[in-house]
Amino acid sequence: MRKDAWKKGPVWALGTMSGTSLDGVDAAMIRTDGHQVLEFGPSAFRPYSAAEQAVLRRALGRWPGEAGVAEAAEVVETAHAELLARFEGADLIGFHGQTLAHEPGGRGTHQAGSGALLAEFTRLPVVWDFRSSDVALGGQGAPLAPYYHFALAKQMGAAEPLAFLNLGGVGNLTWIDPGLPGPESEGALLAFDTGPANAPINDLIQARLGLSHDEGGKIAAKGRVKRALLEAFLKHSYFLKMPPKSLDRDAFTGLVQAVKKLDTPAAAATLTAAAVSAVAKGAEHFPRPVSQLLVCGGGRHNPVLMKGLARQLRCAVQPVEAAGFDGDMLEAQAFAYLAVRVAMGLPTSGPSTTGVAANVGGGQVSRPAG
Ligand SMILES: Nc1ncnc2c1ncn2[C@@H]1O[C@H](COP(=O)(O)OP(=O)(O)OP(=O)(O)O)[C@@H](O)[C@H]1O
Ligand SMILES: CC(=O)N[C@H]1[C@@H]2OC[C@@H](O2)[C@@H](O)[C@@H]1O[C@H](C)C(=O)O
Repeated sequence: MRKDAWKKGPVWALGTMSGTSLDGVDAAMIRTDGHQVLEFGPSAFRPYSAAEQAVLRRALGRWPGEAGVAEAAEVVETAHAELLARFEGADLIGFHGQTLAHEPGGRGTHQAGSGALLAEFTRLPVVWDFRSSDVALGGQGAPLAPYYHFALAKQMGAAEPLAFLNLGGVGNLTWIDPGLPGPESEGALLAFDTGPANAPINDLIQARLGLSHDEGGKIAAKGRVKRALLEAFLKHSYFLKMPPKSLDRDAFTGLVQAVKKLDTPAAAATLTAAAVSAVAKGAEHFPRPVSQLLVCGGGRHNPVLMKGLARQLRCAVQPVEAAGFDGDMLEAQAFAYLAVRVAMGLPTSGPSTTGVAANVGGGQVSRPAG
């Protein structure tokens, strides 16, 4: 970065996200002063090959130093290096890495990939390891996109409460009161993970059919939801916890085991209905009703998920494109935004988004040597 560039004005930040669905890496640029988003820049996606995805899958649930983790980190670093090389004009990078394990009340949170290495490769400052300090201070370390959601709500000129939903491998909701001055204001935000979203659907479709996902929800649309399994799923203790709360990718093993008895359409339909019902359960925690739910993440391309949400929630359910945003790149943009906030010493999470004791600016900054 031009030294202290952000102090003289807005900078171009390049953010990346390698999400829990394991489909690949998103990267997107935004121009921001750490408060407002002034411009949206270019974006790109770099899929993981089947072999790379298998390396990542094998390392899920593992911690630094354990078998397969170094190989997974190398896959993550190589994919990011390839993708980042396609961009120019960035002042700094926000690198999320790949979450392999997440246990905030226990062993912590683990994102594979070294920001220090990517700083050398790109010759740019890299902000990374966004979640550890939040967890060390008693927070969930997730979700972290809510401060960015707040900035987007402000940009929309929203006056009434609204919510953002990300349907990635895992789902997460952010409730926002845009009438308040900043994301740190008391009562401005409430955020939490809703439950499993695409991850168990992808895992099922991959195991049964060797495909990456249920394109357009076509398989789920052919199946009947197994009500008894759905009801058992909704009795999970996670739904009784008060937010903020977060999840590991594979937290709902009971449901995944239970659908194994079903044929593929019924299993897909039941997992899809579970993702929808988990969001509806989550919405019960909203401090006040919302007029609209804006959906980002790959799940918004699945009409079975979207129609299910529209049926169960008492508000307009639309993809974030309805508000002029890019739902495939919103999380990558969020890590660009958060990187600038870290560089400026501003908080990236707080008691209402991760349950951390006080506002905290997560993330470390690695600068290229020399
Ligand atoms: N056309 C489509 N039809 C059905 N599902 C889709 C479609 N496009 C994307 N998806 C689903 O969305 C997933 C990708 O979503 P996304 O990239 O938002 O997840 P992620 O960022 O990896 O996860 P997370 O947000 O949990 O970290 C795919 O793996 C697939 O399950
Ligand atoms: C530990 C971790 O990586 N969590 C992810 C995951 O994917 C969705 C959901 O669970 C969310 O909590 C988070 O990612 C988004 C980008 C976030 O931090 O806001």
